[in-house]
Amino acid sequence: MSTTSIEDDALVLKSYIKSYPDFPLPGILFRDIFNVFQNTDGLKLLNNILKKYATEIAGTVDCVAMLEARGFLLGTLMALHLNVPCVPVRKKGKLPGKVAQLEYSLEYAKDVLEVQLDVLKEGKKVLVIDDLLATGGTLDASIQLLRKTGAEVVQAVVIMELVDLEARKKIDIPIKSFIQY
Ligand SMILES: O=P(O)(O)OC[C@H]1O[C@H](OP(=O)(O)OP(=O)(O)O)[C@H](O)[C@@H]1O
Ligand SMILES: Nc1ncnc2[nH]cnc12
Repeated sequence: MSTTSIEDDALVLKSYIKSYPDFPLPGILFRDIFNVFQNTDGLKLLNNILKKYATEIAGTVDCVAMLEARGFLLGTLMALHLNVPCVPVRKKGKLPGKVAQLEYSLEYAKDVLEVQLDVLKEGKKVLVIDDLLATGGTLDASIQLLRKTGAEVVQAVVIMELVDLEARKKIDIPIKSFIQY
């Protein structure tokens, strides 16, 4: 593993994030993490950041919960580095077996999130991970869902945070972000 700091690595990682004005709607500046995955150097850098962070928090987490869809890519890497299992949080109707459900409000509609109950049990310490924190609505709903299983959600990790949207005001657990806009 390289000896550079996570902060220095994150500065370089930022240069791999491509930004698209007016996508998917006018006025939205879309921050696309997939460009990182399209460059092997970018992917290695991202993986190294997660590996270094996993070393910092080793022993504090029993399970990684990864948010659909881009969070799946990050959750798998993080779980491998932490040597713990990972579980997906998905929109309703996509996960078989016993699930916990939570209905949550979007700007104009309602939706339902689900998580399978096999791994998540009373007292499990869960880290929740996604690519980006915007309004915090997705993260907030996911935390409430995970708590319904009895798990303790100990922290959230996102690669990018849109700071002006002030999501931290509505989230009651520590959030680690590597890149801020
Ligand atoms: O903080 P919020 O305002 O809730 O926004 C953040 C969420 O938005 C994006 O997902 P998106 O809804 O585009 O879904 P996808 O990952 O399935 O494409 C992103 O990956 C986060 O999950
Ligand atoms: N600006 C943005 N870029 C990428 N994903 C997002 N999800 C919500 N806002 C986003």
